[in-house]
Amino acid sequence: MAAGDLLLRTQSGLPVLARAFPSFLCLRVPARRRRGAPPLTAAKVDVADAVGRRVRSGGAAVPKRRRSRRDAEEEEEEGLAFSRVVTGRGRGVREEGVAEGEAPEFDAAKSGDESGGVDGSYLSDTRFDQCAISPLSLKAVKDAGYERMTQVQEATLPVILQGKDVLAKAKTGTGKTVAFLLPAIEVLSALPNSRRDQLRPSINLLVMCPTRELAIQVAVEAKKLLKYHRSLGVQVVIGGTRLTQEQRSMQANPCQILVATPGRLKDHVENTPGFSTRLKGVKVLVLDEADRLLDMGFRRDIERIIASVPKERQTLLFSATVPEEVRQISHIAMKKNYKFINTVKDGDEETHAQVSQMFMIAPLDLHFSILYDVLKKHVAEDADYKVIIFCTTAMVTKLVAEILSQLRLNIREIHSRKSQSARTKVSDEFRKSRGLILVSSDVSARGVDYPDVTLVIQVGVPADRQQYIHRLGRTGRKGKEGQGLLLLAPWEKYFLSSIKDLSISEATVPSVDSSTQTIVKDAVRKVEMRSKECAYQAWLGYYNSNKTIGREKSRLVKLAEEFSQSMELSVPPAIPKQILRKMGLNNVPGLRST
Ligand SMILES: Nc1ncnc2c1ncn2[C@@H]1O[C@H](COP(=O)(O)OP(=O)(O)OP(=O)(O)O)[C@@H](O)[C@H]1O
Repeated sequence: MAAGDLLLRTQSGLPVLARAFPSFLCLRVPARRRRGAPPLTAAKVDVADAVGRRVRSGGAAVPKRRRSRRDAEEEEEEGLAFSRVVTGRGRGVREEGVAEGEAPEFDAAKSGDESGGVDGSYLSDTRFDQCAISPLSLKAVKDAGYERMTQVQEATLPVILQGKDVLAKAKTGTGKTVAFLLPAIEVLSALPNSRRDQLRPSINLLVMCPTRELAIQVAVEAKKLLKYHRSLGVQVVIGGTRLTQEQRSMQANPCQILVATPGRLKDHVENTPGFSTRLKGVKVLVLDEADRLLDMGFRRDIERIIASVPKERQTLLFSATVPEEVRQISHIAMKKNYKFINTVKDGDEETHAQVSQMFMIAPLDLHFSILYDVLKKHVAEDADYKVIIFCTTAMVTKLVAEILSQLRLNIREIHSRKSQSARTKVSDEFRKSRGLILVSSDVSARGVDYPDVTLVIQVGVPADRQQYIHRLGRTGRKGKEGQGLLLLAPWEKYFLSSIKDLSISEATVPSVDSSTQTIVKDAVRKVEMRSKECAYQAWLGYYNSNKTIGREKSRLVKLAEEFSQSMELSVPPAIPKQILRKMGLNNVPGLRST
C-alpha cells in the first residue's frame, strides 16, 4: 500500500465574500415538466438490508477489515486502494491554460419533452419489435415503456447475440444497462432447461459493478426485463450487508443472474460453500463501468474473479469513458477478437451538448458561501429542482451536508460511511423526489440513474477526467437538459487542462452579500467539531495523494490550513501520529499530531 493510501480523499469548502455572479443558475429556464411515467418501482430484488458496520479508530477511520472484505467503492472512499493518483491529465488532451473571462450566457432555453428529451438523439430508429429477441423479453421491454432502442442498444444487441465479446462506449444516461442485460437474458433463456431447473442452479450471468447503488439498480432493471421469464431470477451481493445473510438468501433462493460488487463477490468465492461451483456455470460476464472497476487496487480482485469463471464465456464491458487501461483489460478479460463499439462519434464530445457546463475558480474560503448562493438561486428558479453535489471524500461530504442542512436547505447525504440501509433509503427517495439536494461522495458518480437531475455541482478537483464526466452524467440523461458546475480553488485550476476539449466555460464568481456570508459562517460554526476534524483529515489525505497538489508537502499543509480556516477553525485539528505516518506526513512542519 502506498504512503498516501490510507486516508480519505477530500474536497474543499468555505465561506466569505465574492464578486459578481451573473446568474449562472439564474439562467435556468423552464421548470421541468414532470414525466408522465411513474417512478421506477421499488426493487423487489433480493437485497439484504442488514448493516455490517466497520470498527473505526475515530475520525477518518482506519478500517479494520481486510481489504478483500470491501467492495470497490468503499475502497475508493477510504483511499485504501486508491493508488491511482489524481493527476488531472486526460489522455491526448491539450495542456494550454484556460482563458480567463466573463461567464458566457449559456443557452438554457432548450426544454426537454416527455419522450425523448431535447432532441431524442439518444434513441435510434429501430424498434425492439424489429429485433431478434424472444416474445417474453419483448413483452417485458414494452411493459417497461421502451419502444425504440437507444443507439448503444441498437449497435450492440446484434453483436452480443452473435456471441461476440463486446467493449462498448456510449455517453452517460443512454441505456447501457439494458444494452447488456437484454441480450444476456436472451442467452440465458436459450440455455437448456436442465441447467435452469436445478435445485441450486449455476450462476449463468455475472454482472460486476463498482458501487452498491449501481448493483442494486442493475438488478432492478434486470427484474423488469425478467418479468415474463419466470424461471430466471436475479440476486445482488454487495458490501455493507452481512455475508451470512447473503449466504442464507442465496441458499434459499439461488438465482442464475448475480449482480455484485467485486470485494463482496471475492468474499463469497473464498467463504461461501458451493459458490465457486455455481460460478463455473457463468456464460456471460459483464463488467459495468469497467474503468472504475479496474482502478488499481481492484484489479487483483477482478483477476481473481475472472479466474473463477469459465474461460469459455462471453464478456461485455460497458462504460461512458474508455481510457487506455480498459482497452488493456481485454488481455485478461476478453477474447482477442472482441468488438469495440463506440457510439460516441469522432470529434463529438464525451459529454452531452444539452448539458451546460461551467467552472468557477474561487478562493477556498468562499466556497461554502458560493455553494449556498448558487443553490438558493437554483431552488428559487426551479420548483422541481433536483441537485447533486459531489464532494471529494465521504467525510467532506458529511461536512458539506451538515453545513447546508444548518442553512435549512432540503439536504440528503450519501457516502460510504453511511449504513447500507440508510444509503438505500436516501437513494430511493432521491430517485422518486423533486425539491431535494443530494450531497454525495463518488458512490453516486457512476451509473446511478436518478431521473431529472437539474444541476450537478462538483466541489473540489475530481479524481480524474473520467470521474468528472461520469459525475456530470447524472444530469442530462435520456436527452434531457441539465447543468453542471465545477467549483475549484485557484490551485486546482490545473485540472481544467484535462477537460479542455469539453464545452465548459467559466462562470464569474457571484457576489455574496455580507449578511449571507454571516449566515453561512454561523452555520459553519454550528457544525460539530468532530465532523470538522474528520473532514480536515480526509481533505489532507485526498490532496496528499494528488500528484499535482500533494507533491510539495509544505504547500499542502498551508492549503490544508486554509481549508481548516474555512471551517471557522483558528487552529487546524491534530491528526493521530499513526495516520500521519501512513500518509508520509509525519515530519512535515505545520501539522499537529496526537
Ligand atoms: N430503449 C429505451 N427507451 C427509453 N428509455 C430507456 C431505454 N433504455 C433504457 N432506458 C432508460 O434510460 C435511462 C438511462 O439508462 P442507463 O442508466 O442504463 O444509462 P447508462 O448509459 O448506463 O448511463 P451511465 O453511463 O450513467 O451508467 C434509464 O432510466 C433506463 O430505464
